[in-house]
Amino acid sequence: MTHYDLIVIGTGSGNSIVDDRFDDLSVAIIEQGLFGGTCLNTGCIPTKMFVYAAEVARTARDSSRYGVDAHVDGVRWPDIRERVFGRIDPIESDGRSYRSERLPNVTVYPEHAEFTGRRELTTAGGRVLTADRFVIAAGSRVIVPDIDGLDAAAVGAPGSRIHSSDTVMRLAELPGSMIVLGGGYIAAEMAHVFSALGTSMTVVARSAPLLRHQDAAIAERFTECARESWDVHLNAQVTAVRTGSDGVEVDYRSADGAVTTLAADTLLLASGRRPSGDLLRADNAGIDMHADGRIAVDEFQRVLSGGTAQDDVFALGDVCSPYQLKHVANHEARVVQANLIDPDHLTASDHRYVPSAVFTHPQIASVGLTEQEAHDDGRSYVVATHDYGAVAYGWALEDTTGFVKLLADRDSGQLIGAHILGPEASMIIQPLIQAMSFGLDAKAMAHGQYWIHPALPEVIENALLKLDLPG
Ligand SMILES: Cc1cc2nc3c(=O)[nH]c(=O)nc-3n(C[C@H](O)[C@H](O)[C@H](O)COP(=O)(O)OP(=O)(O)OC[C@H]3O[C@@H](n4cnc5c(N)ncnc54)[C@H](O)[C@@H]3O)c2cc1C
Ligand SMILES: NC(=O)c1ccc[n+]([C@@H]2O[C@H](COP(=O)([O-])OP(=O)(O)OC[C@H]3O[C@@H](n4cnc5c(N)ncnc54)[C@H](O)[C@@H]3O)[C@@H](O)[C@H]2O)c1
Repeated sequence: MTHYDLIVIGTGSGNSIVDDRFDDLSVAIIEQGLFGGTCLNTGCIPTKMFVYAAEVARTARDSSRYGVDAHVDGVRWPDIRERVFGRIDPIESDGRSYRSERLPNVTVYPEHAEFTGRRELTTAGGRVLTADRFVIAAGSRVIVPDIDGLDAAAVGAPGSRIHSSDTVMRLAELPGSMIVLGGGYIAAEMAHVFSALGTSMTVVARSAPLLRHQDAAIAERFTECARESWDVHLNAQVTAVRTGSDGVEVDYRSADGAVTTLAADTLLLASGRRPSGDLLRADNAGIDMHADGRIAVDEFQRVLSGGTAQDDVFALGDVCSPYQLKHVANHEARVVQANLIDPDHLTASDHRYVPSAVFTHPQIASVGLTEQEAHDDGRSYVVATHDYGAVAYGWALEDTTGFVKLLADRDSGQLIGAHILGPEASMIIQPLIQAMSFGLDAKAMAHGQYWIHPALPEVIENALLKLDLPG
């Protein structure tokens, strides 16, 4: 048995905890997979590097409406792939060697670990580790849905026709055709990437519309746009998957009971991610779990045991958070770090205004309540929308689908929700996040500053001005 002052499980956001302020502590870092976790290796960063290449191809294909007749001569998938992983893979290996070789107080265990007692871990190699304090940053993993013919072991295996986001970006060749199963973030982003690069795209989703957790107006507009580029099948219950040497077949049942069969070269599973506290056997440590598999924590990121916060075990990121987002995991990691350093003055996580963006086409960004949520909460609110096509920069873009939708509290004038579909949505939403976070009301935001003319944020200025607020 080896004892440490601190054990960190997981090197995604968990990797940022230990800095020189921990030099006096003996630390173990345990990582069963790639160093740097999901965001760096299989998530945010590679996907967005692929999205950028997709945008370039799409812009070239769409250029004639600006009077520029460009065309895509070819897409060099291996070069696109190497651009991405040629940058990422060295960061993974440098991070691993820095932690493993250059920090005398840190020991890296490159293996799976499980709790085998309240404050005891056992690694896959049989080493028993104990510690004064633990940080659980074990993330989440791909859900393989329970479908007839779908073998979880075959997903992402060499030569397999069936992939998840863990492996699809490393395919040897660009598939000629692809079926994406799911209607959420990963489905929307990956369908955009592959279709823009030339793959014939079919999307099969269990519900309707696509991105149904967005504000309904955004989800419906996005679904209309998606139908123009992809073969979209909604309210489709996938019942069977078959693979052969030349491709994959998917059967789905519609609401009326009719069964349809789709065929493609490749199937991408994008039906959600499950927190990994179960495989860590958090139950053996007496840690409370939510019904959806998340580890239960308080506002200071301390895990709960029998409903009581534990001072010596913290959790952060996908393993416990209601938001599977990297900026949230990073925020929670900073909170955990502060609470490890100064346990007498605990810092709380701030989950008031968590924004998100879907890097699909058109791009989507949102923060705060959807109109359905505001309605269901019984809020008294005003709502306004403004089209990209109604501001000068929208004319420059020839945009016909983009819009901004804002919700504000009728009495206080504070913004309570912001939803954007259109080019650069993830960038132009930032002043709205700032206004909400710092309590700037909608009228003051609209009138109390210059808005650069004729820049795209004028679409936000106009939506703010349309909010029917008193005063
Ligand atoms: C395709 C994709 C695209 C995404 N794009 C975005 C985006 O654009 N923006 C955004 O905000 N978020 C995005 N996300 C979500 C984001 O990647 C995650 O929310 C974030 O990476 C979670 O960080 P984490 O530190 O909680 O977990 P992770 O980064 O997953 O780290 C957990 C680590 O723990 C290790 N581990 C788990 N269990 C054990 C164990 N028992 N023993 C040892 N090691 C263990 C794992 O191997 C892993 O490396 C994306 C996710 C995916 C899949
Ligand atoms: N840009 C970003 O911030 C970004 C990008 C990618 C992923 N992520 C994060 O990663 C998480 C996982 O992404 P995701 O797209 O896998 O999950 P998701 O929760 O966004 O979407 C899952 C989709 O799969 C469908 N589904 C679930 N089970 C199904 C089944 N058996 N058959 C058919 N459809 C089924 C759901 O209805 C839903 O449409 C996201 O929730 C998000 O938090 C974020």
